[in-house]
Amino acid sequence: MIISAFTKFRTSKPTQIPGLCFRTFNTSPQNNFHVAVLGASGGIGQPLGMLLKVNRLISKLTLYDLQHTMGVAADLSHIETPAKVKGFVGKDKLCEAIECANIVVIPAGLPRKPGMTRDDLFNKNASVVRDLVACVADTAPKALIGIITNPINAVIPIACEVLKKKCKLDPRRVFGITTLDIVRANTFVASLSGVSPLEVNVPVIGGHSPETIIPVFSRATPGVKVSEDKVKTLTKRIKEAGTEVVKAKAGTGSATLSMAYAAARFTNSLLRGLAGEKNVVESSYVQSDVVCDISYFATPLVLGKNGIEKNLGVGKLNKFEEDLVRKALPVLKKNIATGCKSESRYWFRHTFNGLRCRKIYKFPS
Ligand SMILES: NC(=O)c1ccc[n+]([C@@H]2O[C@H](COP(=O)([O-])OP(=O)(O)OC[C@H]3O[C@@H](n4cnc5c(N)ncnc54)[C@H](O)[C@@H]3O)[C@@H](O)[C@H]2O)c1
Ligand SMILES: O=C(O)C[C@H](O)C(=O)O
Repeated sequence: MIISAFTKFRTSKPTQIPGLCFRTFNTSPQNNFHVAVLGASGGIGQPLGMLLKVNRLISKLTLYDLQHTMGVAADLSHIETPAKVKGFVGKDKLCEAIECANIVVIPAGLPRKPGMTRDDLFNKNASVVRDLVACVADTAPKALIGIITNPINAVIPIACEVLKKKCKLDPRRVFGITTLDIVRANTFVASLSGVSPLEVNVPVIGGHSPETIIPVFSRATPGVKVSEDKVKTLTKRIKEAGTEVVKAKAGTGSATLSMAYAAARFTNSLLRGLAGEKNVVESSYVQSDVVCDISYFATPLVLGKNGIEKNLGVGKLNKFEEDLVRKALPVLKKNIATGCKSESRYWFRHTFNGLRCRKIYKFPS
């Protein structure tokens, strides 16, 4: 299945994902980039590791997890591509795995089960992202950080707050990976309109939850000719596509394979930007001021040597899309506040606990 997908990339649209090539398809030059995957033994981590191993822009691939990473690394290391693979298991190996990485991709954390929302994952996953990003700040402060862990809308603000407190925040370098929403939008529109999915591009903006995922069909290329009703049905399906997979997997997890594909596509775009390629555009949920009164939003971005080179903004929307944005904003604001507040509370508790070790001054009575 994977071979035929790659063959398609190569034959139909060779420039779309130039880094993704098997040995015999090798046309792109080797580059010496180091990518670290944190949460590499999981449902997303393993197929993502494989897709990165066959990426010719990567010379070093480090895989970190709390469990099973050595086996995953040994397995991947037998693939006949140049990237050198190394596994790291356990918290004391985290910094070593990240050291000098150009890109850190984070799929670590719990996935949903049927009946849960992404927000229900916040309590478990917030601390995972906080601890991993804190280590990135200390060991690879110039790395581009791509976060997959849910809930994306709230954990990206946590990541930025952690970096800010360590005086290492460069908002051009922190990304919430929302590519799967675009991949789904392209696939669903293509199957409806009969156009090849390789040719379709539907911008998706906002965030990553049913209320905040906003497909922008009015700017899809090639021009999408579907009725207003169909646009409504498609929009609903894209917003709820994650739940569609969670239900189908019946308690065994959420999207892993399509997500690994989406993260590999996103990482490849980051790599192409780092390699100096011009006009690399990919959407992501980032710290942003393109929408009034909201500090994080997903929009198309031009990527370059330092991450975001230019935020292309929301662009022109039709009435239906404007309404979707209007409805998304309060939800997004709440999610962002949850992330920022939790980080401040954590920081305060941490500092306060430190202070408690010292003698507390009491006013003389
Ligand atoms: N952004 C998106 O579009 C998108 C899509 C799909 C899934 N997700 C999210 O991705 C996350 C991972 O999903 P999955 O299906 O791979 O889950 P999984 O349970 O299969 O894998 C998670 C992995 O993370 C590891 N892990 C947990 N805590 C860790 C820590 N502190 N340090 C290092 N590794 C740690 C686990 O050991 C496990 O191997 C979930 O939060 C899920 O909701 C996001
Ligand atoms: O839906 C989920 O929980 C995983 C992911 O966010 C998705 O969109 O598939």
